[in-house]
Amino acid sequence: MTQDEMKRAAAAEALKYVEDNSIIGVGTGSTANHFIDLLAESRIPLKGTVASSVKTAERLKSHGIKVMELNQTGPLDLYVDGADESDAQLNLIKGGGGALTREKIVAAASDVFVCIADESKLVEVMGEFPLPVEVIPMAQSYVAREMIKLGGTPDLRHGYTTDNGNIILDVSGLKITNPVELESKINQITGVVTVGLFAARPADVLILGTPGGAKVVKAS
Ligand SMILES: O=C(CO)[C@H](O)[C@H](O)COP(=O)(O)O
Repeated sequence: MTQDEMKRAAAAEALKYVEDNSIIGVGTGSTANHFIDLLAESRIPLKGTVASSVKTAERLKSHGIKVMELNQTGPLDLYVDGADESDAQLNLIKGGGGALTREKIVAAASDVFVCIADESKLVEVMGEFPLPVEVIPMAQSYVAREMIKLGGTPDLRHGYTTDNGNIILDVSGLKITNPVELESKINQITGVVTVGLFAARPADVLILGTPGGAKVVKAS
């Protein structure tokens, strides 16, 4: 099975969590795209969806799936999204696709967060994948210096602007042994909009695509 087939297998398994007439949040990235396509094929009746990015909203609409504003919906029943890394407690690094801020908002507003990924995303200690941090543009240099103080090496994501008009610093070299503490520390840096660590609100369920099919992982 290719990595892409494993992503699709995880996305297919996530359909089991979608209830008729619910409102669901939908994430961003290649695994979330598989989920959108399979959701459309499934014809599960929905009240609507909330998208975590402009790209996702466009893909949902291209399938004729209703997209709503989060301010119109109240709490969401379910959020389905991919990740760049997960540890065994289902803390995540997200934001490889740049949508971390809206992803974190939609995850926070959802009753259940199902993360879908291929098996390579499950790691012992997070940090091999550079940690995305969305930053207000004028704070770029200041936040970069603060990241160096935390032991990281920040790199500007060149030529990229988020859906919110901000920049992203990808911070490599961090060994994330205490994700809750690091998330809180980075959140407190002035100029940081969002850090792509999802530890205060980790996933509830992780579905991993493996060569043998989809495997459901609960936090250990
Ligand atoms: O956080 C994300 C986007 O901001 C994605 O979920 C993450 O980058 C994983 O992407 P993919 O499913 O393409 O591997």
